[in-house]
Amino acid sequence: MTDVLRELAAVLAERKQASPESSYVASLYHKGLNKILEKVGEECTETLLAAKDAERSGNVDDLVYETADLWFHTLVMLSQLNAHPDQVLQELARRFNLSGLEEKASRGQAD
Ligand SMILES: N=c1c2ncn([C@@H]3O[C@H](COP(=O)(O)OP(=O)(O)OP(=O)(O)O)[C@@H](O)[C@H]3O)c2ncn1[C@@H]1O[C@H](COP(=O)(O)O)[C@@H](O)[C@H]1O
Repeated sequence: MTDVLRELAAVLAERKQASPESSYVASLYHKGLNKILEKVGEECTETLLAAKDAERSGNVDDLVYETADLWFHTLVMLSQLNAHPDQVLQELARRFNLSGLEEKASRGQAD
């Protein structure tokens, strides 16, 4: 599964050399971080709406599609800032066996 993320990250890095006319990703880099963040925000909203639809209908097809759009645009965001999805995966791995409630308590946070 993570091979897909790594292969996509490699394509996204290559697109830094591509022209905006030839590549959607290059066009996002060209427009800059604010445009990329705008797309992440849009895809986030579309994912939330798809989740509510899935709750009503029991069909998760649109939710899967929108989540892929959201993940994709967050990968473009990471790439623009020279961060790699491996760093995110490592952070998730670091949290294995660490309860979310314990982690929150360790930061002194209460609900
Ligand atoms: N995984 C994706 C991917 N997912 C979604 N998208 C694009 O993200 C956009 C989603 O935006 P919207 O749904 O808002 O659609 P839109 O209205 O056309 O978008 P805007 O005009 O508002 O920007 C669409 O243009 C999709 O085609 C993607 N574009 C590219 N990839 C991957 O990135 C690689 C490089 O892409 P290019 O740089 O275009 O070659 C591709 O080979 C794919 O592997």
